[in-house]
Amino acid sequence: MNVIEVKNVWKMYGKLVANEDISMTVNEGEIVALLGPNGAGKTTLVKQIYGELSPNKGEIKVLGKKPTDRQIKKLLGVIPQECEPYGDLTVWDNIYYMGRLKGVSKEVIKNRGEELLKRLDLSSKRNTLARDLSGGLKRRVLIAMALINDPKLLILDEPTTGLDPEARREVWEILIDMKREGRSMLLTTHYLDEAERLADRIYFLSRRIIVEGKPAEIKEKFADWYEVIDYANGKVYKVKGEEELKRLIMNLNGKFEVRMPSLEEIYLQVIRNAD
Ligand SMILES: Nc1ncnc2c1ncn2[C@@H]1O[C@H](COP(=O)(O)OP(=O)(O)OP(=O)(O)O)[C@@H](O)[C@H]1O
Repeated sequence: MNVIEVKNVWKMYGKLVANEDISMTVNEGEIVALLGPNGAGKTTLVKQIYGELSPNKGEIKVLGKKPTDRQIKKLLGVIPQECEPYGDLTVWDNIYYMGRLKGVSKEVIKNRGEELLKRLDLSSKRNTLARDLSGGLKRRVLIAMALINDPKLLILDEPTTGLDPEARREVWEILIDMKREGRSMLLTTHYLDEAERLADRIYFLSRRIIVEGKPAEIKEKFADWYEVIDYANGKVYKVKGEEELKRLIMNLNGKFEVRMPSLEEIYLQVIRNAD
């Protein structure tokens, strides 16, 4: 089943086309990443998916309903871009009030909130004001707030931007855990390693969808060149196709290394060609 279905969506700001004829899906239990340069339209698209904006044309279904359906809000966990917990509230109060806003009963919040504090390693910070937390801890509080209604679907707009490498990895581990529990996720990111680590499928977006697929499929489809580092003379060769590669290697004496393009290099190549 598709938990998100976007069909031929167009979104304009005046004359500027931010989303051009976008069709995409997130299947149950999947993590899908939207990757694109600044201004590619990622935030615009996710805002329409969680009902903060409406498309000019096209249709969006979330868990089978329109994103603006009041019931949907209660079933979603959303972390918008550059969002922070309320600085003047404690960690616990942030989680508690978000639960109340989503219509979760006090009893359930108490139990689930305690569980989330433990799980996200926030128990010792429960009475700390959110403004006194580090960036990584603030992000964990946002995750707890997004999970307080036990959502089937999480929408995360750049969940690790601004975090240090260790905090990023901690967030990844939490998200992988969420997936193991069967939750579906749509995330936007600038980080290729994040998409590769987390996503079952990726959409490259640059106003429109440029490429879609599993990370390994995308690599296989677009990785039509090799880099050969010849350690004997320090030269680096770039060759296209296996035949050319074989020919080059036959002529090398001594140690060499063959490297295929990374997802990042493929992304840059594909996005550049799309402009
Ligand atoms: N409220 C708005 N009014 C007018 N133009 C907007 C508005 N919001 C976004 N835009 C424009 O729409 C385009 C897409 O912006 P959007 O924020 O969706 O891109 P993005 O891929 O999320 O970018 P980033 O990676 O920098 O967050 C950009 O050209 C942006 O300037």
